[in-house]
Amino acid sequence: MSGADPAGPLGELAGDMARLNAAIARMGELSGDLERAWRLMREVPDFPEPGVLFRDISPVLADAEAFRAVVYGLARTAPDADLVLGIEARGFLLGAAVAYACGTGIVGVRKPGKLPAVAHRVDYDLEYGQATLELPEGTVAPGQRVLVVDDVLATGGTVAASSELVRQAGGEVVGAAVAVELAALGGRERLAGLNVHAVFTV
Ligand SMILES: O=P(O)(O)OC[C@H]1O[C@H](OP(=O)(O)OP(=O)(O)O)[C@H](O)[C@@H]1O
Ligand SMILES: Nc1ncnc2[nH]cnc12
Repeated sequence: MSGADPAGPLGELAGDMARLNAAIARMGELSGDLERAWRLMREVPDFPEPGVLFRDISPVLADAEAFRAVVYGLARTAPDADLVLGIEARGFLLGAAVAYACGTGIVGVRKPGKLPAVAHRVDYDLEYGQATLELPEGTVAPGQRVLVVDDVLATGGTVAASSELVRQAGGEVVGAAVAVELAALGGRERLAGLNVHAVFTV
């Protein structure tokens, strides 16, 4: 039996219009929630060291509507990804939710000394100091299309290092999605060639 509407083409059109109107209403709702997320973001001067204005998304994560809107904002970057990679530590919280929304698994890249089995390791520079990230063994498979998720894009070192870990494992980075981009720190320029999406840019 066909799925055609018994009322004919006009009935089908009415159905399409109803679905479109529902989608538009949903977008309006989400954009209100994004405004709420924007207002919930905290700025903490001189953390973790003097001169750094720290952008804290903890209150956004703690608010159901704001959290959902940010997660959907991130997930739309690469809905066809095979796998999501979340970066320690706040990238774990967002990454896991994005993976669930996209119907994929999640991999956490970690700071040194946390993983029992390390596939690859990359050292890099941060806005404040130096860091190392490690990819757990048995996670990214060759040819997999991976979306990298984090809370903040600053200098881009963390996303660049995570992307390098994916490539070392034979995966393809299909995009990087962050909740907040600190534009003045030039991360997007450093990541030239990568599809970078930020829900908010400051
Ligand atoms: O673009 P970049 O200059 O590399 O900086 C961005 C990274 O810095 C912060 O992580 P942090 O190292 O403070 O770790 P945390 O999430 O564990 O607090 C933030 O969560 C990003 O991962
Ligand atoms: N200013 C900042 N706020 C939050 N996370 C950061 N990571 C690097 N710089 C940051």
